Amino acid sequence: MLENLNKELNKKDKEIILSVSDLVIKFDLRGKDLTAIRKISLDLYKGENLAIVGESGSGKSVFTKSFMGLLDKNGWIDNGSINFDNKNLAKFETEKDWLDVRGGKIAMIFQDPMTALNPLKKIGMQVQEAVELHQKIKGEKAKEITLKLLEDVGIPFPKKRYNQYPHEFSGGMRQRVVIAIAMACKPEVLICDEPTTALDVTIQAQILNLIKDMQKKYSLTVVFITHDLGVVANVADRIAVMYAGDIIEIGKSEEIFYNPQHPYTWALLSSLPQLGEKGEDLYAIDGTPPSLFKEIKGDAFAPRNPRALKIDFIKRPPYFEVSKTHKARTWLLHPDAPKVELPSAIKKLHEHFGGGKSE
Ligand SMILES: Nc1ncnc2c1ncn2[C@@H]1O[C@H](COP(=O)(O)OP(=O)(O)OP(=O)(O)O)[C@@H](O)[C@H]1O
Repeated sequence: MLENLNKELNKKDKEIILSVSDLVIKFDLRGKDLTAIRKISLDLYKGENLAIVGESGSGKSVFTKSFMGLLDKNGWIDNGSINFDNKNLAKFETEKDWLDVRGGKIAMIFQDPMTALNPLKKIGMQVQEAVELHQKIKGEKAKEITLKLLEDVGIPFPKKRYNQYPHEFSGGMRQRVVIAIAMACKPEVLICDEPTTALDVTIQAQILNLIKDMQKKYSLTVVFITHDLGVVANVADRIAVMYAGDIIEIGKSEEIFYNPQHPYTWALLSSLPQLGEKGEDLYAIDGTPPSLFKEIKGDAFAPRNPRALKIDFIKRPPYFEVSKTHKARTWLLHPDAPKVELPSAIKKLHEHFGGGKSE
């Protein structure tokens, strides 16, 4: 499955659709600066599905909200650029600057579909308003497109559903409506922030499939945010692992699953419930992430890493290249680093998923 996805990705021309360089985002919290994003650089490829994975508070939402000018009022871009459509989004200042991009070229869906829906308005009208606004079409033609969109996102009996209100829809169906609204804007990039976290497992799988279908059908670029690596195994072409406001490892899905390099990625993978033996307690990562109010020295994960080296507490590791498509910020990849034994769960992972070493 993953192999096929990656072959497909290799075939594609790797055109960069959005490029982030040295991005730093800060918040003012009662007069003190909190650094939520610590100098991230990332290229997003056209048509790919990039998953951003990390614990709560690692900066996944803040990072991607900055692509749409949706940072809270006490937050700002302190350094760096976000290049998209020949513009530097980091320099946008007014709401007018964002008109074209937000909801148009870049759209976002969230965990709770109700945040995007008006409980007092019929579903059909909510989708149709987006069609009218972004496609500049009115009346019957807009309604036709709306009904087709509802059908496309898997809502049965669209004519009947058009006249219903959000409370008449299940959680999964509401998320489908939100996806229809996003697609009505014909976005180039769709950011999905934990879109399936509030749904039960079977519905989760259906929504993941729907996002995959939309990605193919509309040549969408998808950024999929989740705290659960298990969710992305079958949807993501690439995975970026975030910790304390930084991407500490990035690679193709199979590289992250079969040849992970950063001890934090090991820890995340080790806590996958799929790997637990019957009756065994689920692995939990000891300790807590560092305070973002202070400057972080060295590898931010070092205090929680039983395999940390001395240098991990002193100097921030650079990225070391594992392959052309895979890099990780860990001193363990330095040629002089001692060889450490992989955690047992990671060895089991190889057995479980049957993967081999990546290039
Ligand atoms: N308005 C704000 N003011 C102060 N700090 C903020 C604000 N918004 C976010 N932060 C901080 O920025 C950091 C990153 O938050 P973010 O929501 O991006 O994390 P996340 O990885 O998406 O986690 P979650 O899954 O819980 O949303 C956190 O420490 C958070 O407390």
